[in-house]
Amino acid sequence: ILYLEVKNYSKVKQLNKLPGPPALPVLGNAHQVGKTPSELLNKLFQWWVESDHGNYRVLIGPYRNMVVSDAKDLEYILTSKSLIDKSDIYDMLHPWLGTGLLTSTGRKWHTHRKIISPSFHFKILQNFHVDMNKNSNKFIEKLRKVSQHDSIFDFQDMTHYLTMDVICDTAMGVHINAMDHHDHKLVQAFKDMCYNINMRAFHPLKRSNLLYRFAPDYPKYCKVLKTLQDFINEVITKRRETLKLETMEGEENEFSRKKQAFLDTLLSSTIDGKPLTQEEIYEEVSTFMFEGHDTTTSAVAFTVYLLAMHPEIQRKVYAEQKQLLGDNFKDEATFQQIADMQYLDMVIKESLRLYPSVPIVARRTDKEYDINGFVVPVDTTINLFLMALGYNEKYFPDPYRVDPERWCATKRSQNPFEYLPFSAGPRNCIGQKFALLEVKTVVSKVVRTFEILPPLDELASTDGYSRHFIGLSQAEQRERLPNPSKYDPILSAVLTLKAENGIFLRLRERP
Ligand code: HEM
Repeated sequence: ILYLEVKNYSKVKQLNKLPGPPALPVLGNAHQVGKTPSELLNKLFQWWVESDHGNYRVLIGPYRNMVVSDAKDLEYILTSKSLIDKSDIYDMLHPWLGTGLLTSTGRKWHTHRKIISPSFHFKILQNFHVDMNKNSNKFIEKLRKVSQHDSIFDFQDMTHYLTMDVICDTAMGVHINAMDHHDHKLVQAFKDMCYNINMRAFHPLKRSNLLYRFAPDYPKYCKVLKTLQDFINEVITKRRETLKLETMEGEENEFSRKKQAFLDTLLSSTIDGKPLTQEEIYEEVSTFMFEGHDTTTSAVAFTVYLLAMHPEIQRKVYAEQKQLLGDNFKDEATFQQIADMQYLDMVIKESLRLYPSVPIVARRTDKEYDINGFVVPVDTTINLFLMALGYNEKYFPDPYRVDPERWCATKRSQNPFEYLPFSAGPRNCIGQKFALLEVKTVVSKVVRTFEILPPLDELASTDGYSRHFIGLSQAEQRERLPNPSKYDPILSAVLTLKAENGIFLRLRERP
């Protein structure tokens, strides 16, 4: 025991060479991280400010953490071929997602990444685009209803049902119709599971799968987990049977599709000549269901929020739509037209700079690493603070100014590791093209149909600045935003960035 204590002491001593908040014995900084995901995010930014916008260390009980926000160090970590193990925080996802692409490592991750990559070939994306368009049209109908009489409503909540429908259609080839049935058991189970994981992530006891068994909410969690597992397993089994029937008899039923869903790619894939097992397919489908809807909800909702707050930017997005679609303004935009929406691209980039759907990702050191001269001990969690990049004056001058033009190709020649909403290197986001296609398809349709307004007229920006001054000291935040509104989205984050209190807007139908 003494040996272990001494070993641990030397690792902590090494990490303590970094700046970081003063830590208590045993607890470390666990008592300072806050009780909600928004408090946690604020704390991470506060420590970042106190560390002079550089890397720092945090000790959470026995867990040693390094928080990295320096672009050079991020480049080292993300391009490393060996530093690819996910941190223990992802273990919480194991009962639900098993070891799918997001959570696996080593040979399994390698082989699966290879067989899954072709699922995002542009021909397949074109097929997925049909589902995206269909669901966007329905979304517009839903928005028409809730926005009547200038009503203020939670756009983020509405978006969640849309992205769930898109991911079920494309990943499994099954339409659950979440937009009509908010109380569908799968919809509720999804929401409950995402909430559960966010809340557990920074609870020192509930974070461990073993100790969580003794928590009062464990039975409810098991029920939710079973709902998700049963549903997805049933879809896989039925789809497998249908595929067999189709090949034998050319028959079709409700589970058969002319279009290829992600699940179909998996069913027809082999590794070393053998098909994937039911469990492997379950893990990958579940991973896509999770990664593919919570992230896009955040991206769509924050982009539309930016347009509501910045009418001048919205006007330019609208003008581009008019110019590209001309006489077919009310129709669905084609795959090519979506690709041509360059100003909208810049707006989405700016939105992901300020509101990245995945604000932080984490790795675990399997051995000692020398990262640009700083030695990181084995078994340390490295938190890659992607969101901090967007607020760093060194990388983005005047960072609180919302300015899509900063993404203009002629103005910009930047180190790619200064902007990482989709991460980078071998473990970057495999769904990036899918995500951007979906966000553009939805936002384009919303902006063509409605004028997007803030919940109260006076909240619209007149000076081009954001209302989020996260990354400044508390005093500076109060000075920059002396009159906060109850409608200002409270940013919260563990796995994905959300507005804890919703994103409230109004929509007015365009003539
Ligand atoms: C705006 C939307 C999205 C953003 C900002 C985003 C961002 C990210 C980031 C930062 C990672 C790295 C995570 C890590 O290292 O822990 C990641 C990984 C991943 N993403 Fe996305 N994502 C988005 C949408 C999607 C979609 C739509 C899908 C699937 C359809 C998807 C599937 C995945 C998968 C499977 C991984 C794990 C890849 C691996 O480890 O090999 N993502 N994403």
